[in-house]
Amino acid sequence: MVFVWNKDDLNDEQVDAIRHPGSVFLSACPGSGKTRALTYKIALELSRLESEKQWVVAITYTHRAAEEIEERIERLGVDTSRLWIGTIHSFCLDWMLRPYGILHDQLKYGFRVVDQHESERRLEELGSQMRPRVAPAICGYYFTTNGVVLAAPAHSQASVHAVLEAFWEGLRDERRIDFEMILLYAWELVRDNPTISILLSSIFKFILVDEVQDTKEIQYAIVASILRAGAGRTLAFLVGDANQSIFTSLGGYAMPRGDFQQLSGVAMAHKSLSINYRSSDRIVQYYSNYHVAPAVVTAEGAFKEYPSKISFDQQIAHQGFEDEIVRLIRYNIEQLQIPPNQICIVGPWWMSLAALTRRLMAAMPDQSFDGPGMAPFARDQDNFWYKVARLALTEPSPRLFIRRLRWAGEVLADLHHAGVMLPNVTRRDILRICNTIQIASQDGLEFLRLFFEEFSSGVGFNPTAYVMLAEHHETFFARSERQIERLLASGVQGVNDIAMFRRTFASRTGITISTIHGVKGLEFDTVIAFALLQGMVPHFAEPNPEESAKKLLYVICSRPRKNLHLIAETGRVDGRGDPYVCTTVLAACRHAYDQIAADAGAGADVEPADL
Ligand SMILES: Nc1ncnc2c1ncn2[C@@H]1O[C@H](COP(=O)(O)OP(=O)(O)OP(=O)(O)O)[C@@H](O)[C@H]1O
Repeated sequence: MVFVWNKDDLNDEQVDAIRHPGSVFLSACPGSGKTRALTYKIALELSRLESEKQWVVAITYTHRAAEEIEERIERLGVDTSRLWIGTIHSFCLDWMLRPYGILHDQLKYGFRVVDQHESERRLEELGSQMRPRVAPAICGYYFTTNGVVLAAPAHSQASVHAVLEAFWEGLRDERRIDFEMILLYAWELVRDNPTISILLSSIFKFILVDEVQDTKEIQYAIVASILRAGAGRTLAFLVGDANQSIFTSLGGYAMPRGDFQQLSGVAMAHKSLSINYRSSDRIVQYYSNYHVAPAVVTAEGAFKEYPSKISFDQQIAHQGFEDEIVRLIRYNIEQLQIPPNQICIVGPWWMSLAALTRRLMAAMPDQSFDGPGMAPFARDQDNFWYKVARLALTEPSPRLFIRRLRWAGEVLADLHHAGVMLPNVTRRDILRICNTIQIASQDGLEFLRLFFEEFSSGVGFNPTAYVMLAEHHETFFARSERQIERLLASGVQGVNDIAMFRRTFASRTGITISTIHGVKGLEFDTVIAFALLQGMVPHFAEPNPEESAKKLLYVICSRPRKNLHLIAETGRVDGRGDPYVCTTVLAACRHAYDQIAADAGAGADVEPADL
């Protein structure tokens, strides 16, 4: 039965985009319901599948987005058994490297994927042998269909290249691949074996790509290869916003529609979503200052008329600027009645955010904070035991059922890839086993250790007998112990407690602290952004600083529904001792900012920052 939605679920623009019978290139402004449009499109196409052999494939930027979209579709009452949804890396592994790896010289004897931490460890080791030392932070790279691109500044390209050559060789010798190699080998497989794309196009009815503005050239090429082979049999639905393309340093960019048509041989209708349901008109007007690609945005949501406060402070000194953040938080909670879990603090660098989180926790003991690095265990999305930990640390409940079932599926798939033969075990069996395990320990790591033992014996495998499982076990606990030590050293209370472990998976309860890249796709009532300084926003290594700064500001400023506070603190100095100044495009933006009275939310004392 073809999926039908309630009349009020979608607006005319959304209906027009998803009803279009062919391929669609959908440009969507922030808060315009692109996730909703994508979700309904997937539901519609799943309900239209005519054969058991056909699939709808949806590629998302994060695992989290995949989970959310799948859950929404299930809630719409549509069967998702013919839906494959996940990241491009998972897509390449599931549909190319695992089934066809035998056709590739580097993969044919088997391979294992190393996670980001393992890559960093190897790069650290190799870089420290160089003179001068090469830090892993400058060893970023990605492949294109024409070769490799290094993120390093020009003067260190040669030494970074030398480190990377040794890194790749080490991986090849051990038959391991990192995330970028997944994409490269997937591309090489489809380039050298046209039958792969032909086969995939015969079973994929639709390929949908979310956040297409962050797609890399090699990823476009992989998707286009399947579409081209299908010659119209496989249709595409690409959704994105060129103004929010903030992963350019990793190679992401919004390919123009015409170029993608040419690459894939598929005619794409251009559609757009211009109604913003999220923010007040004031907020929409403000962030429109930072367009880089033309876009029409109109506020039409519940908060359209909200009298937003938009402030900008470029006087406050870096020493003690946390006082100002505390004051703004209090002002929002006490005077504007904003719930704490609807406040987000955004800054450019992960490292400084972890320190800020700890300071704010000390300054506002009455509030809770969800900041980066606060989980007391290793959150390696690709670690097998992390996946089991998700099941161990969440309760069976109807609300979480679909999500936990998906996690159980991932655990089962990993067991299969590790070589554990479990022909009769289903996802539900995995859940049942997890749900019956009772561990009394209140110590988080001990709880997990015991849980993993019971889990292995419940499922019926010996984890030490499989290299991948044994390695993942070791890294999971080694990294978790380091993480706990770090948190304890910085004075965070209750780190070992199982409750702290469980909190990591509970829904958002406190004030969020995030990087700019981490808030992509999220929405809050109030956003407070700091360190809006040239060299940080945009990053000093950006080749196109003005455009990059605009896109970062566009993403930050389009997150709030109601209020926005921007801070460009003075007195921060860069590595050479030169002072940072306010981000140029922000300083140049003429706007009648609100003054937040000095006595509003009068702050508690906070020690000066050591950021
Ligand atoms: N047709 C609609 N009518 C009313 N509300 C809608 C409609 N479509 C979406 N929304 C609401 O608008 C808000 C933004 O939707 P969504 O998160 O899908 O936006 P988005 O386009 O993905 O945003 P961004 O690109 O900024 O991340 C959500 O709260 C969603 O429920």
